[in-house]
Amino acid sequence: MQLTPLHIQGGRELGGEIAIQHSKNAALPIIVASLLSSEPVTLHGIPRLSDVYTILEIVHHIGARHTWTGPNSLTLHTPEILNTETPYALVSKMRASFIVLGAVLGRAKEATVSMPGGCAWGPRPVDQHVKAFRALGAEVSEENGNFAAQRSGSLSGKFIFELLTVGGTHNAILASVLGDSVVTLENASIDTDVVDLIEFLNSLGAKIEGAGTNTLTITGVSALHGGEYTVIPDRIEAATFMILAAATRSRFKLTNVRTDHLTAVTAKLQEMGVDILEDGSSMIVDARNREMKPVNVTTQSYPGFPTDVQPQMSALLATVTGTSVVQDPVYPDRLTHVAELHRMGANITVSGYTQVIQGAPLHSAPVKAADLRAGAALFIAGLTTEGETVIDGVQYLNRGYERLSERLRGLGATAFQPEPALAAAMD
Ligand SMILES: CC(=O)N[C@H]1[C@@H](OP(=O)(O)OP(=O)(O)OC[C@H]2O[C@@H](n3ccc(=O)[nH]c3=O)[C@H](O)[C@@H]2O)O[C@H](CO)[C@@H](O)[C@@H]1O
Ligand SMILES: C=C(OP(=O)(O)O)C(=O)O
Repeated sequence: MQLTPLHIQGGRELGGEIAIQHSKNAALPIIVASLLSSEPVTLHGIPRLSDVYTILEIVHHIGARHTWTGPNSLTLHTPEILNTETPYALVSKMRASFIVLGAVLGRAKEATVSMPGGCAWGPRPVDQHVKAFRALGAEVSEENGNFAAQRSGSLSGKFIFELLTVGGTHNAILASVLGDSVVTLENASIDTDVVDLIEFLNSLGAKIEGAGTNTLTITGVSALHGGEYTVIPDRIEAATFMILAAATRSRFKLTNVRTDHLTAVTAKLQEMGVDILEDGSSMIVDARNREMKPVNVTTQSYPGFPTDVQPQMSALLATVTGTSVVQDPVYPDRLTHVAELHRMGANITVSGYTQVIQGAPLHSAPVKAADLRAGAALFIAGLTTEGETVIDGVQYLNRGYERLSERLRGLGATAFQPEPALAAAMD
């Protein structure tokens, strides 16, 4: 969908309070996981994002029917699986849709899904997903850009992930929940989104032990019942607004946060000299009248510094006097923000996955987001400059930030974009 650009004007202190949305990356797998139950499931804390509408289209194709029961609440019901194949036209919109493979394999014993799309900054392999299915007893074939999986009995046995993968862990869990055997996943992800998926599934009667540790034990159950669940707050959105407060040398109060999910970002901002006061579910980020220090940042799997916050942090560091080094070994090509920040006067030199950043004040420029968090880096950079920054590629921002321009205005920013009216268009 082509959308009108976001116009922002900054260069002044912002302030106030912002309620952080619930987690996109936790909500998507939980919506997919609802396919495993034939009974109604009510979910709260579902952000109204284009990714959510995309996943709802996908689960609808598979057989789920949904009703919005509140601004961020919906009921999903999948009495039966109508389609075990998810076509390219749907999957190519979003990478998270690949976990449909595990959920449909789990419920219907067979599934075919196109290779995933999503934020396209470079290769995003799914070899670990496929290896896990095969090791646990499923047959998986790859043909014409599709993966087809089937199982005759329950998945069983042990798989040791070769690296920590959030999506791979999601997929293996979803495929293993229904059955009469035991599956053990080792070197599994301990990401907050994996823990939330497990807590959701267990609330419907699944038997998954070890959430938040690297070893998960899944004892198959014959069916899941219905239920009601609230998705966790979005730690990536919270981190984005913490960084915005720092970049604009402002003081924000963030509500609806899990401060325990933000320790790596909090520690890095404190190292830079930002004051952060937290009480568990809210935090005050105060960067007024502060001389900020440059820092070095390396991304890691949770609980390390998130790759989904790397572009935003790079934008902040581009405004901080001195030399900072940012490295993203998790996604070495996640650098689409760099050329756009150059247009705003940033001094960033790239070598492999390393950015060497010499901080200096930025200026406004027309720029274009090529992916979601690069877009976030650009609105942060734009709000540090006095002139008008016009950001194209707003469809990427709509993937991850609910009612962005309205919420930026709530913090005192000049931000204007004809609202995409997503909710009205998609309900
Ligand atoms: C919708 C969603 O929740 N997306 C998040 C999820 O993506 P996603 O689940 O796709 O990311 P993974 O955790 O799987 O990827 C982590 C690393 O493992 C590698 N890898 C992954 C799978 C595989 O089969 N083989 C392999 O080599 C990847 O290239 C990457 O280097 O976690 C990423 C890492 O925190 C985040 O950036 C994404 O925002
Ligand atoms: C990159 C992201 O999402 P996806 O994995 O769906 O591309 C993200 O949320 O930052």
